[in-house]
Amino acid sequence: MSRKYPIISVTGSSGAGTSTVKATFDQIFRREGITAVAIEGDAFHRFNRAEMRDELARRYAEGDQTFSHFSYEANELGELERVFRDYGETGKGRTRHYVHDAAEAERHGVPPGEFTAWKPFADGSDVLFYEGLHGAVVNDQVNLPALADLKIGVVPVINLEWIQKIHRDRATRGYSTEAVTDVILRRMHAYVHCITPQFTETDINFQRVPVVDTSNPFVARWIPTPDESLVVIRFKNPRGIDFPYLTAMIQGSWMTRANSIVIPGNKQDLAMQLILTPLIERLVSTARKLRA
Ligand SMILES: Nc1ncnc2c1ncn2[C@@H]1O[C@H](COP(=O)(O)OP(=O)(O)OP(=O)(O)O)[C@@H](O)[C@H]1O
Ligand SMILES: O=C(CO)[C@H](O)[C@H](O)COP(=O)(O)O
Repeated sequence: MSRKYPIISVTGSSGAGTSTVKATFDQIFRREGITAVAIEGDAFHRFNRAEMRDELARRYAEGDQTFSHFSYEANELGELERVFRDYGETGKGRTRHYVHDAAEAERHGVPPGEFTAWKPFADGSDVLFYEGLHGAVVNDQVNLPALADLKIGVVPVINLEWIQKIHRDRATRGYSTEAVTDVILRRMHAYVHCITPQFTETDINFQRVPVVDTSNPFVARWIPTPDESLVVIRFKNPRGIDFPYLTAMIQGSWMTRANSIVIPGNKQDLAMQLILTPLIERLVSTARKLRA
């Protein structure tokens, strides 16, 4: 937790939509004149693609069928914690990119499945923005939520998450449905043990729920659209959240619990802007005063 150099952490499983949500944050940062440095969770994978394949084979041969990119040990979470801590104390830090596909390879000049070199953050930022798989991990080695000032969970219900992952990995990463299905199965153990516990640590969760039939996500021909879904928004601590204002501004929304509202799927961007802008604005203006 840092007041001088705040950190925003957006956590979601693979395909949950954290990259999509980043666009909403970028819009808020631009409109509010906030300079952010961004890190992607995949930059903190421990292995490149070839090394990961070897590590998986090695562990399989030893009878470990639970290892995957979701596992703590497949990621440099100690390094991520160090970056969070350094940034919180000094406004400095470093990151790199894990290159997934040909388009990213072209942009970064590194082949798919490899990392770029580490690079320091640009000086003079207001906020560090993390988006990835492990932004709210608490285990016996790291405590990331303790270092982040605003923690967001992006968690579609699981059928929808799978549909989003299958479609994205097929469309932009060149995988077959069968290959993605294998990955989903292989990651299930760590999904339960490493991914889901984070969503009790997050301050606000956005859970997209389709209102069309997704009973067999492996044959869905398209991703349910925003008009075909609702979003449940849950606040860990609802104190200070102006629910009457939110339900008045977001047409078609209603409260389902004392700390939860439901909105039409096509209002997610608006809801995020209404909810997050004052929180971000407060973090940044306090930080700027402390740094002055
Ligand atoms: N609210 C939404 N409505 C419709 N489609 C969405 C929504 N959010 C995400 N998607 C779609 O789901 C797919 C996965 O989204 P995205 O790439 O943002 O996931 P991610 O969490 O960043 O995944 P990864 O961490 O594996 O990169 C994309 O095809 C995206 O367009
Ligand atoms: O999105 C992911 C995790 O967030 C990817 O599955 C992970 O980064 C491995 O990528 P690849 O299968 O392209 O080597």
